[in-house]
Amino acid sequence: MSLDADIERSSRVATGAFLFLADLVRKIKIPVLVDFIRAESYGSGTVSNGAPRISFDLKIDIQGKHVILVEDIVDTGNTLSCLITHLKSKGASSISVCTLLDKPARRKVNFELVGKGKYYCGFECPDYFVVGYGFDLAELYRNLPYVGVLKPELYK
Ligand SMILES: O=P(O)(O)OC[C@H]1O[C@H](OP(=O)(O)OP(=O)(O)O)[C@H](O)[C@@H]1O
Ligand code: HPA
Repeated sequence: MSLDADIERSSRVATGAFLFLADLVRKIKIPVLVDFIRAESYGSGTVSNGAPRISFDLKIDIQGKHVILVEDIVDTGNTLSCLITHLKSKGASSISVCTLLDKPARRKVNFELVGKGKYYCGFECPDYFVVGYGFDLAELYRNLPYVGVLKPELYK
């Protein structure tokens, strides 16, 4: 696939985690494959519908591979649980998770790592809806160069 096509493909899956991944992957000094998957459940609101839909899938075969799933935030846990189940069904040897933020106060669904997978978390996030640095509300605010708390009056 050409570079142009890869960039076009990436822009179609430009979710919150994409910005985090861009920073993260440049720190990895061993050979690594990068692919994209998209699950959506927030639509245009601040509440998950509880049933993430995989709207864009991997192109790389991950059978027998060690996978690190890079997320921007783990909130209810619905998305992560759905993605881990999906990646496990594709035969990954291990599945680790690396998330920028974790909002444990809102957890509804637990998830299990696969094989010797580990859980890496940048920061624990208080129970606020955050925007910026890739985080959106109805696709807005992703471009802010910081993570900010959305004023409740803007969405209540
Ligand atoms: O733990 P959960 O409650 O499932 O929430 C976490 C998910 O919510 C956001 O995705 P969203 O559905 O908003 O799509 P996006 O990645 O395009 O922003 C975020 O990127 C996580 O994937
Ligand atoms: O706080 C959040 N902000 C943006 N997207 C999200 N998806 C889950 N939680 C959040």
